[in-house]
Amino acid sequence: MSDLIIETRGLNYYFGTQKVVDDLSLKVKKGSIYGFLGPNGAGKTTSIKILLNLLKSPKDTVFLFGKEINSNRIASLKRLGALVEQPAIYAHMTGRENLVNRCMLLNIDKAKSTDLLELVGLSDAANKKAGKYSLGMKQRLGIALALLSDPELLLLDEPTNGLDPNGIIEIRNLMIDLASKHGKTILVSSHLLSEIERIASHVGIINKGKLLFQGTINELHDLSKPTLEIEVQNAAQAASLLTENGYELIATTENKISLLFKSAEENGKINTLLVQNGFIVTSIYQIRKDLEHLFLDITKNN
Ligand SMILES: Nc1ncnc2c1ncn2[C@@H]1O[C@H](COP(=O)(O)OP(=O)(O)OP(=O)(O)O)[C@@H](O)[C@H]1O
Repeated sequence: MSDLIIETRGLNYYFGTQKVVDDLSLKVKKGSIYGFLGPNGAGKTTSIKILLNLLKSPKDTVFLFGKEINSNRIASLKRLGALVEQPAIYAHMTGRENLVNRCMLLNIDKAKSTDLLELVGLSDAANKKAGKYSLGMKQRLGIALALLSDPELLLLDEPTNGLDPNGIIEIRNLMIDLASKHGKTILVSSHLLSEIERIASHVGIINKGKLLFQGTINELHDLSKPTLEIEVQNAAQAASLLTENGYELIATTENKISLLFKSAEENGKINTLLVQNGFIVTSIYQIRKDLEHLFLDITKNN
């Protein structure tokens, strides 16, 4: 049996003539926190709405829990909870009343609302009107509402958007707890790599509707290959010497040479070669492109 909770196969979606989702093949494994990353307008919200069947997908392109979504709509939706755009909260009701109200609609034991207030850290504010909640508290209440039916899968669309640093940390920790302690699978979208990097086990990077990268967070790190930077006087002549000795250079400026990092031993050999040939090496160091730059590169080249 497949361990994929979400799978899309070559999914396309159009608004009028605009192709907003382009040949998208997502694979979200059970128990993962899947960071769905992309700049504004990349197609994240549209994709999430398709997963929720709020927008209809072509037949046999979207599978939730191993089943085609259009022919298993109710059964699939029962197993997932979602927070897309603004949480549907009654401002004139307290946090607890919002949850109790939803319990009654879903025919769930009202006592569940107390557990969820605790889980999302709103116990102390349970009797405060939700309209008076901070943005972060509203998001947490939204997540509590999404969790009422004890779903296996959570779809969260930019849940930290607009939150202050404390609010961001709270939601981040909540997501980590939900996956690690409560066994939930979470797909969370964001336009900020720094957000996703801290919590996700897997990452999908989308731009203009196309999936440009999909893999584990470690596989994403592996993509950012380190380089060796050598600061040396007479860099042009030093570069010629290195090329004559079989080294492939990435770039040379007036006083610096860059090449692909291979090993510390190799660094030593290069240094010795330069020094023995009379070059004055002022600095030699390794640089690894940070993920933020990698993300920008991936989305820019699309
Ligand atoms: N209801 C709609 N009708 C027409 N075009 C739409 C509609 N909703 C979204 N779009 C367009 O589809 C594209 C993808 O939008 P979407 O909201 O899915 O992106 P996103 O990655 O979620 O971005 P953001 O982070 O800004 O929400 C954009 O060009 C947007 O303008």
